[in-house]
Parts: sequence; C-alpha cells; structure tokens
Amino acid sequence: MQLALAAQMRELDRRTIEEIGIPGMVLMENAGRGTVDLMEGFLGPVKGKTVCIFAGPGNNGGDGLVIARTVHGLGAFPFVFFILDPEQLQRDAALNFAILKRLHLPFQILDYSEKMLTLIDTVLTLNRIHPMHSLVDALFGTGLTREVSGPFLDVINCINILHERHRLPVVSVDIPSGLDSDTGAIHGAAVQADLTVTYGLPKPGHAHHGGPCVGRLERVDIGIPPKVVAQMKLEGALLDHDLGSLLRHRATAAHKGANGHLLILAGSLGKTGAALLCGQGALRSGTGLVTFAVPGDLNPIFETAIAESMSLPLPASRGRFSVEDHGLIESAVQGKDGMVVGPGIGTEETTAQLILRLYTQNSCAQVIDADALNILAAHPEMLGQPAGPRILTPHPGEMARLLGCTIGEVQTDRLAAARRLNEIIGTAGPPVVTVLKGAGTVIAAGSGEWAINTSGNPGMGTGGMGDVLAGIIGGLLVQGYDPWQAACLGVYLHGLAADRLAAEHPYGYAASEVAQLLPKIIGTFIPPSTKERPC
Ligand SMILES: NC(=O)C1=CN([C@@H]2O[C@H](COP(=O)(O)OP(=O)(O)OC[C@H]3O[C@@H](n4cnc5c(N)ncnc54)[C@H](O)[C@@H]3O)[C@@H](O)[C@H]2O)[C@H](O)CC1
Ligand SMILES: [K+]
Repeated sequence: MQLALAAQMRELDRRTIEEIGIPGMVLMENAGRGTVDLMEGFLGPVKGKTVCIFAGPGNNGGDGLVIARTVHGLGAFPFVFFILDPEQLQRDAALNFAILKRLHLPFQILDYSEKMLTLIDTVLTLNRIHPMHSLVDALFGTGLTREVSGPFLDVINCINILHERHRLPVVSVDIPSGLDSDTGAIHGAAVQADLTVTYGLPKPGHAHHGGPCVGRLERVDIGIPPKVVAQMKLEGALLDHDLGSLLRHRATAAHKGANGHLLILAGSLGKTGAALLCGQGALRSGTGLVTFAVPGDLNPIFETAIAESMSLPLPASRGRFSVEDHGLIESAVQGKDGMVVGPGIGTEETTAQLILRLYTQNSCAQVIDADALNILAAHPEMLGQPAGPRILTPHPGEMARLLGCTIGEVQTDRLAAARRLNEIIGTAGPPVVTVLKGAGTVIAAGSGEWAINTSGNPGMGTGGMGDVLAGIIGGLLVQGYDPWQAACLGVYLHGLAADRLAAEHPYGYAASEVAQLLPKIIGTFIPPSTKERPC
C-alpha cells in the first residue's frame, strides 16, 4: 500500500479538484460519509446514540461536520464542539457549517475560558441522555504544523480522559490530532484513537513508531482518480501483506548452489552467539550455503554449532578479527553471493581496519550491522567510499553515532535520518539501503524509495533480534533479491514471525525462535508448489 506525505496529499487534492474537476465538497462529502460507514462497522449502528464531534479550524473539521450531518440522517444525536469561532471556517468547511446551521444541528463554541471539567461534564451529560456511540476527533489532520496548545491541548487531553477514564470510544478523522502525519511525532499531545479513518492514502504518521495513537486504521476512497495517484510517482509504501507477492517459491529442481552462498563475518570471544543467530536467520530464510569466517581459536565452536553451515578459521585472528587475515577473507569472498559483517565482532583497532578495508575495497554486496556500523561511525570519512552494494541496519543509537546527532533527533524524523545516511554514503554510487530499526522500522533506498514496516511488536526488544534480522536480509540477498527487496522482505518477515510468537507467548520469546519460525511464515505466502511431473 502506497504512503503519501502531507504535501503529496495536498497536491493529489489540488490536481483532483483543479485539473480533473471533482469539487472539494465532493471529496469532503465522500470522506465524511465513508467515515460513518466504517464507524458503524467498527462500533455498531449510530441510530439512537449520541455522537460528539470535535471540529478544528480547517478541512479536518469540515469532515467532522459532514459526519455530524450524516449520523443525524441515520437517526443519531450529533453534538458539535467547535474550538475556534466557526464563522472563521473557510471554503468547503464553511459551506458545511452553513448547512449545519440550516439543519439546526446543535453545537457549542468552546471559548478559551472553557475548563476541561465543564466540557467533560457536558459530554457525560449527553452520554446519560442518549448513550454515546463515539467521540469524533476532527481537530487536525494533515494540516497540523506546530505544537498543539491552549484550547486545542485542553480538548485533546479531555478527549483522552473521556476515552481512558470513562471508556468512551474515539474515532479520529484522517489522523489522530496532535500526530504529525509525516513523521509520527507527537506535537504536544495526541488523541488516542480506537479507530482512525484516513482518506486517499495512508500517511507515514499512521505507521511510524508503530502508530500507538492510531488504533485500527481504515481507509476511505474519497474519489481521487487512480490516474492522478499514478502520475504522482509516490515513492513511499507500507510494508504489509502485499509484500509477500515478492517471494519466489523454489523450482523443484533447485539445488543448494542455486540458493546462494553467504559469507558471515561475525562473532568474537564471548560473542559467538551473535554470529550463530545471524547464521540461523540466513539458513532459515532459505539460503543455500552459509560459511562463517571466524577467529581461528573460536572455530571449534562453529564446527559443531550449526551442522548446516561451514566455517573458515582465520589464523591471525585470535578471539577477534584481525586485519592480517584480510587477504584470506578476500579470497574467501570469491564465489560468494553476499556478506553479513558485524554482529558481535567488537571494535578493536585491528578489527576496525579489516572492516574499513572490506567496506571500501570489496565489491561484494554487504549487510552491515552492529559493531561494523560503530566502526564506520568512528571513521565517518570512509562512509562515502562503499565499493559495492551496502545495506546498513542501524538501531536509533547506532544511527545517532553514524549521523553525529542525538537519538532524539533521529527519532523526531526517522525517514529523514535514514535518507540522510544514504546521502552521506552516496546515492549515485553502488546501491545503498538504510534500515532504521525500531517500532515502525523505516527503510530508505538511495534511489528514493522508502517504506515503513507494519509488522513487529515490543517483544522484539531482546538480545539477538538484530543479529537474526541481519542474517535474514543477507540470506535473501544471496538468493537473488536485490538490496531493496531483501531489506523490505527481511524486515517484514522478521516482524511477522515475532508477531506470531508474541500471540502465542505474550510474556516473551527469544530471537532464535524467530529464526526457527521463519520457514513457516514464508510458507504462508507461497502457494503449494505444483510438483513438476517427472518426464
Ligand atoms: N484528499 C484528502 O485527503 C482530503 C482531506 N480532507 C481533510 O482535510 C484535512 C487537511 O485540511 P487542512 O485544512 O489542510 O488542515 P487541518 O484541518 O488538518 O488543520 C487545520 C488548520 O489548523 C491550523 N493549525 C495547524 N497546526 C495548528 C496548531 N498546532 N494549533 C492551532 N492551529 C493549527 C492550520 O492553519 C491548519 O490549516 C485532511 O486531514 C482531511 O481530514 C478533505 O476534507 C477531503 C479531501
Ligand atoms: K483528526
């Protein structure tokens, strides 16, 4: 499913209205009526119930007025709270306010002196007269431009009190008010919705940071012609179930050599587990062959740990990787289809020199994770010299070190952070993809595409989860998926496996279980392969 930034949504509106000729009132009418259909589908019929609409100063408020009129037509009792003087409303919203007045639908203007308790009492009184169907948050949509304050802040807090303390259902129009539709940042306070109904296309703010305010997300087609959307060449997308169509099922005659060979440079004394989890992720993603290049003294561990893999002991590396083994690794890379570099390797100087040489001299596609990222962060001058395709998989802390900023700055606009790293590495050279992990993992390609993941859950915040992800992405890479596809599929499938485990084990699960479950998750996307008839 494509995603639209606020500015892109406004441009879609403009083209639809000015170039195609569909009036904005039609779009607003479709938005409001479509929202009521979904409200009834989610919360039951509105007939005989109260619906309180909180209307803001723009078109989001205008949508709320269409909703008020629509539920009234269905036998409900709408009550509109305006936060600012509705006589100031413009264009389509003003037209809908004029209609509301002609229909004598009840409304109240919450002047600045209004105390939250008065508003709460009013709503609870209405709830006693006709039971509340829902509170409709039509304060702000894609037009939010700054911190909410004053009466808007009071009303958002009031809606959340009515939601949390009095259990009144909340429906947000287009996006929960207070949430930035582009970045998912909360500007002061945000409505906690049970249902969010968005228009045209979903926005990044619905998915960033896992969308905790959004509740269930539904979409209304308000009549923007597909041709107008296609002409916009939107680059953003949600990673969702549609992604499964990328997965290829194996030809019956496939053999291990056909499914790629991955070289993993990971592990050091006391951190061999990270390497093994990475290998598990790769093998369970369907990789044909996995070879661990490991410090020689640690090789006995790898000889027995994963029967399906091979290991290459590095003689000069004792307990950690050494640059003296660079030549041996370069020859080991021959015949491999990709590498994963980083899990558990540490950041000793000799290891750092090795990683920097591989990054700037080796043209094989590399997934760069964990300490390899920290090594690059310590040598930012090298970032712009990738010798081949690079997929970087930082968490917010590693990203902050790579960009030389704070974690807070990374989290304020996660898409911008991922794109910034791609720019530093260079978007005109070998393909680069940045995966900024976390709730609502963001993936950005140097070529411009970007995506936000919809799978995953807080249970993933445990050791080894990133190691498994790096292995999955590396495993998909060597099976022939391009860096963008490997990153998107790896992130989505990794989160999906974790969601399945969270459902079965709410108290937690281990990273190795995510790797174990992967084949089953992949299998849900692949039709049972039709067995080729033996000739
Ligand atoms: N194609 C579509 O998606 C359609 C969307 N519709 C709805 O229109 C809104 C966007 O409307 P807009 O008037 O641009 O902005 P908002 O209503 O979101 O914001 C109102 C207004 O408020 C001012 N403002 C911004 N931030 C603050 C703040 N912190 N405090 C106070 N005031 C603030 C600013 O001037 C804004 O303009 C979209 O979300 C949909 O709900 C159409 O109805 C149908 C087509
Ligand atoms: K809203």
